Amino acid sequence: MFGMYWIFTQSARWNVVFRHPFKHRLSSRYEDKLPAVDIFVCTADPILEPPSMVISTVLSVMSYNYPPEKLSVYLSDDGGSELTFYALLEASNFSKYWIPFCKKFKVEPRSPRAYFAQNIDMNHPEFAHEISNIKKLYEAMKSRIDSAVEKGCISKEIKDQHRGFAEWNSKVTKKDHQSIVQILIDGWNPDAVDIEGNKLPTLVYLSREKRPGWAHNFKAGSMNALTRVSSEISNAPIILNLDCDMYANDPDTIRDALCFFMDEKKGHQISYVQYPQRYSNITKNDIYSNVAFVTHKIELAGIDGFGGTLYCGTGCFHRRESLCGSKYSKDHRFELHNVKSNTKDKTVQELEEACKPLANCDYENDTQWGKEMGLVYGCPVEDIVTGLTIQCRGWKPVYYNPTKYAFLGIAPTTLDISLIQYKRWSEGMFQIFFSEYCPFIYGHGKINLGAQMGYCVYLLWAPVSLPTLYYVVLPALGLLHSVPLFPEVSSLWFLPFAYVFAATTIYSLIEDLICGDTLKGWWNFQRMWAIRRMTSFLFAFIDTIIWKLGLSQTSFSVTAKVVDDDVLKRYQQEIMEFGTSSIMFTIIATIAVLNLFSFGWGFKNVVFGTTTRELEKFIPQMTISGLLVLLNLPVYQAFFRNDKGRLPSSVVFKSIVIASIACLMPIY
Ligand SMILES: O=c1ccn([C@@H]2O[C@H](COP(=O)(O)OP(=O)(O)O[C@H]3O[C@H](CO)[C@@H](O)[C@H](O)[C@H]3O)[C@@H](O)[C@H]2O)c(=O)[nH]1
Ligand SMILES: [Mn+2]
Repeated sequence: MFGMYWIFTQSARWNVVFRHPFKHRLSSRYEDKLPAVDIFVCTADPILEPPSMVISTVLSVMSYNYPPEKLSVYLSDDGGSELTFYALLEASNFSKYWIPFCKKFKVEPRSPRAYFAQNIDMNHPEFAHEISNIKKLYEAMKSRIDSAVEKGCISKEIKDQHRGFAEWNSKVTKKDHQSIVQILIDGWNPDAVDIEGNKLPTLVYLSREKRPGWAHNFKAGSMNALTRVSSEISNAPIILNLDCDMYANDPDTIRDALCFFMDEKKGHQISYVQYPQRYSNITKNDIYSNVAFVTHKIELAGIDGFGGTLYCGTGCFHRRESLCGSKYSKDHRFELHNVKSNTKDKTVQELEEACKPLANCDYENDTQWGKEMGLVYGCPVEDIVTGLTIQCRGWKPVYYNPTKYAFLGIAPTTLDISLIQYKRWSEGMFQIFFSEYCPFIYGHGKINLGAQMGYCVYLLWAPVSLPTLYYVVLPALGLLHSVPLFPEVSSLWFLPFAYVFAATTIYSLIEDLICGDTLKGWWNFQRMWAIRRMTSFLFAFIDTIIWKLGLSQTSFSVTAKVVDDDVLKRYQQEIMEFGTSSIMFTIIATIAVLNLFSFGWGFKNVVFGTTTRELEKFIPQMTISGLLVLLNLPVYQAFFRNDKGRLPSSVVFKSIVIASIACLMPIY
């Protein structure tokens, strides 16, 4: 299985392409013809995704270096929360100060949260006064929002400030409410200007209708509602899609992306431009291995080489037509300037009313939405499967990995959250492999074989858990019961094992270091991959089988973007966080204990005399167990720590009991 999988991974290294746009040429040729751009930000829960973080993302994209009359920002709130609406209202006021400040002094990054979190020189010779003013405004706004979130409700005085709050009556809950559309800034209105008199981008709040008993299709559903509502308001030909934690780090990104779409020769075939998912909260050695250096630098660029760039759900510019289901054809040129003109004839209220039905539950009945149009429904990784369908309609997407990060999000800061995220991903991807969308069948004759294989590097994460489990359990058991599993070291048959092990390890180390990781980061990466494979991927494998048998339904657990200060501190010190007694932790601890026992036992036999010949038989197993013991050092430490992130004693107890039973079990 490892061998087969290795062949797939080679397809992602065969034809790596790196792309470089020339954005100064774009401005000199097309500045007047730049297309309008709609930006979608998705949020789902005011507790897991704090509104003050969400609006920082919104503000960062509102202040892009791009003509504001061509920019519209839409926030989709699946939490249906007046707290998020209130935060966005505050952001619409603050943007009148923030955008001119950013543009005038060219400050970066343009997410206020990220900007004020860095060390800024408050005595800057040119704009000391402005900085301290804007900082005061920001902090006042943030504390108003945070205290509203803490209270969990909005005061009457605030509610009187905007008619939009009238949508939240006592019956509105997260899972049961009407469509809410509020245009907070109508960019086409001449009065929508900042404090310096410059135009502001359009800003819209959307919370699609939710009713019990209806399938809402998670983020895919919210993206499709956004697509329809925005078509009524601004209908820009280019759509940028962001998760609520992914702020824009580079104010010129839109222009970079447009270079691909507006390229004279190849631009008309490009459906989307995907940026890598980068994080703002990574520590030096990346203890949970969130970054995936090699994936972003080599593998995704390698799959791009075969025209199979994966759509990763965030940090992606789409062409509206290809997202909405159009097929690419050589004869028809899709132009990029069809901005809505009738918007100006309607009042804001009329527009809002016209948008609401588009976000209703029943709108999609008997339509192709979720199938041929928009994001595809029914899969926890809606993004990957949607990207595949777009490619199979003849489009050629682009993967672009600039040196200056375009977007920065928040990576999971505990082991638990990270494993659950990987479980969702690996489960969703394995489901694709087993569904009508399996790249070898669905993509046959439509996309390159290299791209089909490249997809499988990710789609087959879940089944790779099986051989991994074999390698972390059986060699240890064999050692305990004196059952040799590999050829003797002196035998010629041992060579292939030694060669494959050494070659793949050294290759992975060099590749990772070249891509920018540290040595310790690579070591953490090995540990995290072992852990993911024996927990997240295993459960994903089992759940996919259950799903295939029709016994379960797709779910989506939103990744938390905030944790306690205590937990955060341990994350920054790169101490692994356990804390809860999840079954995944029991597996991790049991395997760690088992290998410790077997390595100890093997070591005892070496010291207290077996013959050299006997010993030779067990060197490979000793090596495997020994390496696993080294890899698991932080797990053993977690047995004995006294902070709240230690492994709970119940888990320690269970793991020792299970490992002991496994040791005592007779093997024949
Ligand atoms: O019912 C839902 C659930 C989630 N979201 C939003 O979807 C985004 C991604 O959710 P998150 O919990 O942060 O998931 P991640 O594991 O970080 O997401 C990665 O993987 C997902 C697919 O599993 C993709 O959709 C994401 O874009 C990609 O960043 C967030 O902005 C959420 O607010 C919704 O809008 N509605
Ligand atoms: Mn996320």
